[in-house]
Amino acid sequence: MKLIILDRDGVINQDSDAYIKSLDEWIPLPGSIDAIARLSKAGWTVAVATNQSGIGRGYYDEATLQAMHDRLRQLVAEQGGKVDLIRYCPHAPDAGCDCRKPLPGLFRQIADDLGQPLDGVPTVGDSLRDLEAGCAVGCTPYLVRTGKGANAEHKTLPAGTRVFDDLAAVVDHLLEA
Ligand SMILES: O=P(O)(O)OC[C@@H](O)[C@H]1O[C@@H](OP(=O)(O)O)[C@@H](O)[C@@H](O)[C@@H]1O
Ligand SMILES: [Mg+2]
Ligand SMILES: [Zn+2]
Repeated sequence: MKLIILDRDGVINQDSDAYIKSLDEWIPLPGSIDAIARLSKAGWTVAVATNQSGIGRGYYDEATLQAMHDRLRQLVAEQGGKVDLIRYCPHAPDAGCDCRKPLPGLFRQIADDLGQPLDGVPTVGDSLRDLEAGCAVGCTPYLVRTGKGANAEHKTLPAGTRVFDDLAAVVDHLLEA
């Protein structure tokens, strides 16, 4: 199975330090929807692993989050692709859960859901914690410069991290191989 695991905010859609609190604030980044559709049409299984502490903090609710994910799925479907799986951590940092990145709980959920080990599976994030979570379960890390990625690029990244301008550039790379 060709599988990829994507971070959401700052990779698929614009991010904000004030959180993405409504459907109106959920704005796809240029080229991201097309990139997901291109992967999907090339036979890749596309999963999303996202921290959504704004729920635990009371900034928005699960129904609002679902509306954002319905919009994502709709836009990708309009391009002939599919988002196969979305797993999110709704917890606030002090909840002590095992699914808030950089912990790998979301990735383990995806592996269990798909019955697929994650060794070598590419994961794309804009924050160090995204990459740390994926690397903890054997993923191959890709950092994008969108969202918080331009800042993260100057941190100490997991060994082997490849850096690209955006998701579209990562997908160009993966599909040329
Ligand atoms: O990048 P992903 O994982 O898809 O989602 C990140 C968001 O849930 C939010 O995560 C928050 O981090 P804290 O949860 O407050 O540490 C902040 O970084 C916000 O700016 C950001 O919108
Ligand atoms: Mg992010
Ligand atoms: Zn959690």
